[in-house]
Amino acid sequence: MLNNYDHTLKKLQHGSRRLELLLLSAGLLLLGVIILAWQTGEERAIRTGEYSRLSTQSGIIYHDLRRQLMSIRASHYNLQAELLSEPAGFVRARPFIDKRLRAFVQTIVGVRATILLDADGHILASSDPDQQRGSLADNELVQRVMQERQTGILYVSKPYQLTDNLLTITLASALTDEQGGFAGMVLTELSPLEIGILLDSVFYADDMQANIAHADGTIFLAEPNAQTVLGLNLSRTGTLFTRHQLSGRKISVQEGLLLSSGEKSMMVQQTIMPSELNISDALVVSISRNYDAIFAKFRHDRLMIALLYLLLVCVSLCAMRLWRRKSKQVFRELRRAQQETVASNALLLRLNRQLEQQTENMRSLAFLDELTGIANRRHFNRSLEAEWRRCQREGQPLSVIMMDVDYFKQFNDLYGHQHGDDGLVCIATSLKNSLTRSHDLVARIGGEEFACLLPNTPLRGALAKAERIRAEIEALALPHAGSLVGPVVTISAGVASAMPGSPAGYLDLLQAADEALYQSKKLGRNRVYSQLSAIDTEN
Ligand SMILES: Nc1nc2c(ncn2[C@@H]2O[C@H](COP(=O)(O)OP(=O)(O)OP(=O)(O)O)[C@@H](O)[C@H]2O)c(=O)[nH]1
Repeated sequence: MLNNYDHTLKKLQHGSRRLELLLLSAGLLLLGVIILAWQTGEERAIRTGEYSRLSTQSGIIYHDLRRQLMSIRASHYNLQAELLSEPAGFVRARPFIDKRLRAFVQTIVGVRATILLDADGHILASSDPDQQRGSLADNELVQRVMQERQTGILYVSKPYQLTDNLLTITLASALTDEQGGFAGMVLTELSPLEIGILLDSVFYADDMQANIAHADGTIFLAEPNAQTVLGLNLSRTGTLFTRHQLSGRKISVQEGLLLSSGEKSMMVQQTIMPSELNISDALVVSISRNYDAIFAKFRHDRLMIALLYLLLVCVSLCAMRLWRRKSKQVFRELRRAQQETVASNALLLRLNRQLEQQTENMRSLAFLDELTGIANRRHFNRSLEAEWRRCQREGQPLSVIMMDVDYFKQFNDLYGHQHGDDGLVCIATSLKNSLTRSHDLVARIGGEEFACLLPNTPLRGALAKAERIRAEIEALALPHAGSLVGPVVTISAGVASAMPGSPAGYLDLLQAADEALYQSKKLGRNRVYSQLSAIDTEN
C-alpha cells in the first residue's frame, strides 16, 4: 500500500513538474510571440513614418524645382514676346535686351546667367558682362535646339562642370521671328549654390542626403558630401536610381546601398517628367536617410527588450527550480506523514485485532464452561428464554433434559479430583456429539450437572434423546468402582416438555425437568424419568 502510495506520489510529482514546465514554456513562448509581433509592428511603423517624412521632404524639393523651371519658362516666353513687339528687330534691340536679361537674373532666384543667341548660335545679348560676344554653336544643347527648333519645349542640357566643385545645367527655349521662323534661342544657367540652399532646408537629420540628377543619371546638385557625390553617374545596373527608373513611377521608395557611400539607406525619388512641364529631359530629385540611423533607437530598444526577456526567462527558470525544491520538500513531508499514518494505522489495526480477540475470548469465557468448553449456565438460561419465545411464536414444543452424574462424589474420592475433571470433559464431549440438530444446545449448568435444550421437540422425542444420551455415557465405560448402580460412570436424566405460553413459563419447564431428575435419582439412578403428561404452562 505504501509502495502504491509512493508510486502515485512520484507520478503526481513527475506530472506536476511536467505541467509546470509546460505552462512556463507556453507562457514564455506566448510572451515571446507577443513581443515579436509588437516589435515587427513597431519596425513597420518606423519604416512607414520614415517613408512618409522622406516623401514630404522630397516633395518640397520637387515642387520648388518645378516652380523654378516654370518661372524660367515664363521668363523665356516673356522675352520672346518682348522681342517680337520690338520694332527694331532682334539685333538692334540689344541694349534693351542686355538690361532686360540682367534684370531677369537678379529677380529670379536660382538663375546664374541668361544668354540670347541668334539662329546661328552667336551671342546677341548676355546677363554676364564677360560673355558679350562669341559663338556657342559648338555647345551640345545649342546644337540640339538649332536642329529641333521646337518652340514651347524647355530644353535641358546634360550636367556640366562649372568650377572645380560645382556642376549645373542650362535650360533653353527656341525663339521665333515675326514670320514664325527660327530666330535663335535663350539659355538660362542654373545657380548650383542657390538651389543647394533649397536642398539644405529640407533636412531634419544629420544622416540625410539630397540629390538632383539628370535623366542620364548624372548628379549635378547634392547636399551634403557634394565633393564625393557630384558628377557621379547613377545609371548603372542595380542602383536605386535605375530601380526607380525601371519602376516607371513618378515617385518611389527604395531601400538599398547608396552608390556614393556604400551605406544602406532608405531613399525616396521623385521625377519631374518631361510630359508634365514639356521639358526635353527628366530631372530626378532624391532624398535618402541612413538605414542604421533610422532604426538606431528601435534596435537599441529591441536589444533591451531581448535582454529583459532573457532575464525573465532566467528568473522564471530559477523561480521554478526554487518552487520545485520547495514542492519536493512538501512531497517528502507528505510521504513521511503518510508513512507515519500507515504505521499508526497498522498498529491500530493490530491493537484492534487483539482487542477483538480479547473481546471474543471474554465473550466465550462469559458463555462457555471453562472446563469442558461447552455452553455454561448463563448461555443455557439465555438460550432457554430465546428458544421459549421463538417456539411460542412458531407454536412449537420445547423440551429440556436435566442430567446429573451418578455418585460423582465417590468418583472424585476414589480417583482424585483431576481424574474427576477428565471424566466431566469426556461426558461433555459425548453429550455435545450426541446432539445432531443445529439449534439443540448442551450446557454444563453445575458441578456434575448438565442440561440439554431441544427446541421444536415434543416430550416423546426428548425422552428418546435422553435415553440415547444416557446409553452413550454408559457406553463410554469410564470405570467407577464407587458407584452403586454399576461398574462404570452413568447419568440420571429428567425430561420435561412444554408448548410455550406465558412469557415466564420456561421457569416452570426448568423446574419440571429438575423435578423429573430428582425422581430419576430417587428411583435408582442411571435412568431417564419424566412425568408423562406435558406441562401446560399457560395455566
Ligand atoms: N472433579 C470434579 N468434581 C466436581 C466438580 N463439580 C462438582 N464436583 C463434585 O461432584 C460431587 C457431587 O456430589 P453430590 O452432589 O453429593 O452427588 P453425587 O455424589 O454425584 O451423588 P448423586 O448425585 O446423588 O448420585 C461433589 O463431590 C463435587 O465436589 C468438578 O468440576 N470437578
